[in-house]
Amino acid sequence: MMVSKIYEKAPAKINLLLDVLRKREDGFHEVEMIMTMVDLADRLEMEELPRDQILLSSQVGFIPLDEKNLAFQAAKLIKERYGVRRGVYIHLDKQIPVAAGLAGGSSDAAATLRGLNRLWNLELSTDELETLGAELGSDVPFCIRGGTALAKGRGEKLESLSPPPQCWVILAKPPINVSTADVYGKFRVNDLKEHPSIPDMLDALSRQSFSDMCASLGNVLESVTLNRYPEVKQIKDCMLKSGADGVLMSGSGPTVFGLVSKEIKVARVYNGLRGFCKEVYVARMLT
Ligand SMILES: C[C@](O)(CO)[C@H](O)COP(=O)(O)OP(=O)(O)OC[C@H]1O[C@@H](n2ccc(N)nc2=O)[C@H](O)[C@@H]1O
Ligand SMILES: Nc1ncnc2c1ncn2[C@@H]1O[C@H](COP(=O)(O)OP(=O)(O)OP(=O)(O)O)[C@@H](O)[C@H]1O
Repeated sequence: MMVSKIYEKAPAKINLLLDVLRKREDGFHEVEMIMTMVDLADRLEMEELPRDQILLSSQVGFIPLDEKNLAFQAAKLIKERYGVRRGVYIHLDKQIPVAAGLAGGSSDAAATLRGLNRLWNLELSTDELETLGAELGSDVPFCIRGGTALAKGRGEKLESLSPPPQCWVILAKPPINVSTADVYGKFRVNDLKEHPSIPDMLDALSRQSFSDMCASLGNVLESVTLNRYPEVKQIKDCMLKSGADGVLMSGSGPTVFGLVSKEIKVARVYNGLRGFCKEVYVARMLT
């Protein structure tokens, strides 16, 4: 039977660890990251159109719905690469905050590739989808694979890991716009005093140790974003003060996430953010 309408979830990612090794000749940075997903997710609905066209809609009015949207770019790329002469209508139910450091656009692109692979019976493997996704952005391959992974290269070389210990994730996004290219552009690897330890984080994850996972969190891009935007540092301090067990900025920011093992502490951290930050979300690790 021909399926004409499908649904895909596009979860947000957080970086439990983000280290930069060096700047590369192609302008990108060689990174080592440990990424995982949380259950805050966009929802995509994809429906076959009778004409050869890509149409996008969303319930939020402040994101582009044309070629600038990563979901549109993903649909165009897979159509062109595999010679698909069919159309699709994509509705994007946006729940992940935009330009937040949570890979919202990348996850939408990944969900579009996964969804159109099914809708158009292309039978592409996850590896093939990841390779295609890398053309759209460094975070897209991880968003295709999902779960928890060690990412190297510019973020596209992935090794799957076992999931982190289950916990609550409180996400707080200050009302500022941070450009990823800008943050990497201002980053100076030689100014770093220390690098976060990938082996320590891998060890914490393999032992399912929540406290060691919190102790091993680290993101070298904080050196740029926290200096430039003191409100991001304030949010970190505020979460720590109100009892979060571990706190870190995700990606290039500005979203800060706090990890909490006991539900009873969630309300305290959430309430502690009042007056500091309006946009706060409570999520769980996707395990
Ligand atoms: C900050 C992270 O989100 C952490 O997961 C990623 O490293 C960035 O992933 P992304 O937003 O998918 O990044 P891309 O869309 O590929 O690149 C945006 C810009 O960020 C810079 N960039 C990105 C990735 C990387 N490894 N080195 C870089 O220098 C480049 O200037 C690039 O032009
Ligand atoms: N599907 C999409 N959803 C949200 N924003 C999008 C989308 N496609 C393109 N954009 C544009 O991309 C910019 C970055 O949005 P996005 O939410 O992907 O950033 P991000 O979470 O910081 O990503 P990353 O963590 O990968 O750096 C926004 O300014 C927006 O205009």
